[in-house]
Amino acid sequence: MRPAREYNFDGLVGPSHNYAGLSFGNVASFNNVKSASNPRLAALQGLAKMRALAQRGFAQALLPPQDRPNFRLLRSLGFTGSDADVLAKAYKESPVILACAYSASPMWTANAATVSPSADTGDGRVHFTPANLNNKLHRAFEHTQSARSLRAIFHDERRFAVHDALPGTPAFGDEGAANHTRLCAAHGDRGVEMFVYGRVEFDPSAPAPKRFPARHTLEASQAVARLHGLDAGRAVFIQQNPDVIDQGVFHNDVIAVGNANVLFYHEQAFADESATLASLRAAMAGAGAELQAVRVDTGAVAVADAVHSYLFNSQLLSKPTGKMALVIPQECRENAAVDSYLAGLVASGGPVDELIHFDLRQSMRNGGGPACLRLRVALTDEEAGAMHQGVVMTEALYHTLVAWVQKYYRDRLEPADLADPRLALEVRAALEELTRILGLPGLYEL
Ligand SMILES: N=C(N)NCCC[C@H](NC(=O)CCC(=O)O)C(=O)O
Repeated sequence: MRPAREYNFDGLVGPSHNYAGLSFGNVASFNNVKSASNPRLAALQGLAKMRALAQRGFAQALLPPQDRPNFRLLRSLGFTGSDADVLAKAYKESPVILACAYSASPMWTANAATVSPSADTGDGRVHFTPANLNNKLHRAFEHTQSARSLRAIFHDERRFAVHDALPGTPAFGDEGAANHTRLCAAHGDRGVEMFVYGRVEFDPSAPAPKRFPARHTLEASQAVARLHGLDAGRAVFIQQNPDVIDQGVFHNDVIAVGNANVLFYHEQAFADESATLASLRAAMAGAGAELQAVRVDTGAVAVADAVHSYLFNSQLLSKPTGKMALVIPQECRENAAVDSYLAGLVASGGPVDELIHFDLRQSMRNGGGPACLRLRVALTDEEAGAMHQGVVMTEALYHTLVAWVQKYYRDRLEPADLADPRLALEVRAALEELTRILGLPGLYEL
């Protein structure tokens, strides 16, 4: 085994963070449609989380926001003229398309890609497959910039492989790491990669949700495992419980989270709980690890409480003591059942002995908790040294980015503001400066 650390790459919230109600099946996004957002506060909340975790000694980096609005999308849909004309026409004819072009969603980097560390892959490189996110118009174009950003950061092809996204068709619906959990004894060891899917394209008799869409398919997960060269015995494919998708669990990371050998999950998370645990145990035994399952019963926390509090959209972080911290949104403290469950969890003598909570309200209102905001990349020291260093969170970078946010970000955005051509110019200026701050010239196809 080679020692490795897990880096969390948080999405830096962009200057046009807004609530457009675009994600059918995501309860928070739907409930907050068209309310006013505060992009400045959203970015500062995200930066505060990154800084606090970096200060605690956790390996922390960021992924930059994407350029907005997506003029290429608007022009491809027939809106013509100057940029200002395009915005005015789109706003008049189809405000929802304009909102899609302005979507805030790249901030949830758990959906940026699926990542397999070098200990797991056939060629010993770290593999990334950007997620096609093809279930939603507003997310279906993110993968181009996600691939571009990942290639800029992980540019050393001897150590890193950034694939293209899977074909953007329903058979290969891919939502990335939000439906992928790596279990292992230690981050540098060979691991077991657990892929959770919502439906099976080529087996219409397989269970599927009835009310809300299942965004991710088995076929997509299998393709990613092939691309990454994963060993068959150490890639496990698990069907999500369709009933919880229908209750607002649009990604597996809303109902389960894993870290090292611990899987923290709700009893209703999977279509077949005992078969899931059995296959994980068997695969982990092959990788020399033993699964520690922490099951939350419905009696302790109902699915609705898990969805509203985002209990499972937490980060489980390994501490040098051998114990783990659970990084939770403050909504968990405001939900009586979840709060009392968590008090018991920490007192139980189990793997989690600390809670770290953050105010991420601006992200939560769009259905994004602590775990949505980060992409995990386990890296050896050599790999960490080979990636672009300008995105690693430091005190200096934190202060520079806070000043940058204060300079460029508005503190209020309403749906009608998306038609304001000055907003597009402000975003452009902010991103141009960001490429200089991060040392990533040419990051955007501007
Ligand atoms: N669970 C994870 N990993 N990520 C959360 C993603 C939230 C995102 N929300 C949105 O896309 C809402 C955008 C809007 O409505 O304006 C989504 O539903 O895809």
